[in-house]
Amino acid sequence: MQLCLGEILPPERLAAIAAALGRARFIDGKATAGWNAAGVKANQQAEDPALAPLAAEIEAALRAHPVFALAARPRRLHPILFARYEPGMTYGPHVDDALMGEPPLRTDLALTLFLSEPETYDGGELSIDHPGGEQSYKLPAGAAVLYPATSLHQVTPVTRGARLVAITWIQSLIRDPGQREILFDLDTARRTLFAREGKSREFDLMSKSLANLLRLWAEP
Ligand SMILES: O=C(O)CCC(=O)C(=O)O
Ligand SMILES: [Fe+2]
Repeated sequence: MQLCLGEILPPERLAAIAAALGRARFIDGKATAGWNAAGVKANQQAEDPALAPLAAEIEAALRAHPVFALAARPRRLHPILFARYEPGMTYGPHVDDALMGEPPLRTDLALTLFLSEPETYDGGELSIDHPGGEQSYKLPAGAAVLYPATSLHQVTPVTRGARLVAITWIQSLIRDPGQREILFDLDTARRTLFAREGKSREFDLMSKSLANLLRLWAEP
């Protein structure tokens, strides 16, 4: 399941992050690519301790985002990375490492939070393979795309301006994407029913099923 998440951060916080990134030191992005991806990775990555509070703020905003919580069921988040793509930069087709860091985080899901408005740069689409073809994303600043880290994906070359993004990976409580989708649908339906009719016998039965499926499937 690929999902767009709107308004992770309000405009004034995006402006603060953009300003901090304007002052930050960036290094060659190949430093953090696995060997299979390093050959196609041509971007820059921020390496600046001054960004730590902003990374923490983004992580907190993600965790507080209701759709993110239901769709990802996060157990652990990889520390937020900030990347910059200037003209000529790109990240060719690759798959992300399955395990990252120490202790290893299993990358079930990947997330790109767009930090630049789409009209300020050309190119720089995040293009994700799925069984029906390819899906491309270039979202407004403050919006994010959440996608299975199991997919091949790429960032097309930037030809004008600068594309700034925050990136993270998620180890989910629910390893299996099909099970995660069932829980997402059931939880969404249950909440919609509650909003429409309040607490009912049907709502209680759906809540019971959701809780029992979590007991069966979750890896806490
Ligand atoms: O810049 C992006 O949107 C995604 C980057 C990416 O695929 C990665 O860092 O592994
Ligand atoms: Fe990637």
